[in-house]
Amino acid sequence: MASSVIVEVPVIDFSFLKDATAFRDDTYVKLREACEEWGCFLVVNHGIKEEIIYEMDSAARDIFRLPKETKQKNKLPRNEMGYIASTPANPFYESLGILGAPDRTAIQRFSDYLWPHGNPEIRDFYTWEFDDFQIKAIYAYSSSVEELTINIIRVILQSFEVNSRLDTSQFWGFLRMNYYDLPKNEKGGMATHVDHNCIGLLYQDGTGGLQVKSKAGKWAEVKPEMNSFIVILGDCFKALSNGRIHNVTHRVMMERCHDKKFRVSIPYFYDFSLETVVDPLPEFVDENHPRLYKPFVYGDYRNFYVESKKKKIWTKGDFGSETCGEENLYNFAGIQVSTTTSN
Ligand SMILES: O=C(O)CCC(=O)C(=O)O
Ligand SMILES: [Fe+2]
Repeated sequence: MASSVIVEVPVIDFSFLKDATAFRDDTYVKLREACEEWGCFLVVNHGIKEEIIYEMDSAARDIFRLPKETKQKNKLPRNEMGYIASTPANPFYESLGILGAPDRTAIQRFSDYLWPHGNPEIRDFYTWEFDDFQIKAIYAYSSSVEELTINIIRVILQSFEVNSRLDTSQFWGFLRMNYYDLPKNEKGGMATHVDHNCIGLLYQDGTGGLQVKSKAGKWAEVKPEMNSFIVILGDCFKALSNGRIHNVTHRVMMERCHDKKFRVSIPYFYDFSLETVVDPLPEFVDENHPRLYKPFVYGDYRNFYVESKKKKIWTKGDFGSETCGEENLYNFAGIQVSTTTSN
């Protein structure tokens, strides 16, 4: 395994989203290189207010403090999208998800499962139409990160001089909350994997532990920077870009060596609807760049991914072992490009 923490993840300043004069000549080049060589980058000056992030973070902590029986009510039809309880292989990890966020109905449904009789403890403080602080925080956060994600996709495509637009009506937001609760002297995390979706915008608290692998095979720690997000590009963006955009391998490795106990991370995934056909955008395919993937139905790929993951045997604490790697997309939809010349 490659040794870790010797390289820095690229940082992209997005202040030009609010102020066009802040656009730098090298922004597109830096962004394109980050997508091609890393499949991830840190987003700074993104314009999302600190309070929105802070309130989402504390809402997630409140929710994870609920009893397990309550959290289990967060059931979702899609595999792995509702409550994920800790397991013998990963005993200090739990996760909850809201498919469809920031859609209010989806968030309200999540709230109704968790608090079928409302949440009287905090209800009186707010007069907004949702009666819970947590729900208000989730709505504010997920609508802000959705807007930012759409902008980031647009700018990534511009950086590749691609004029095609992605049809955002094909997308679903999926807000996931990850919670790592480590007893003293224990190790915790998430095993090495690649995300199967298009793009994830991830907030992590100040604890640290997320690592990403560069295309050159070097692991880098994503240091928690105040007020930054990390963009993680997944298999579907790789397919859309005909292999140009890298699908970054990442993992979480934590050790509790001091009093800080919990780690919260909140990725917002921009996920295709299950029936969407994923096909490279036309600008990415030409004589010099032959098609690398067959068109595929996203839901079929998702099932393939989840099944491949189930087949991997993962032992406790081994966060370096891979659950779903870069080869997965190729195994499912890859076209063998002949390197031999025939006459
Ligand atoms: O907790 C983290 O920082 C990583 C989360 C992640 O990779 C995921 O949810 O897919
Ligand atoms: Fe991930």
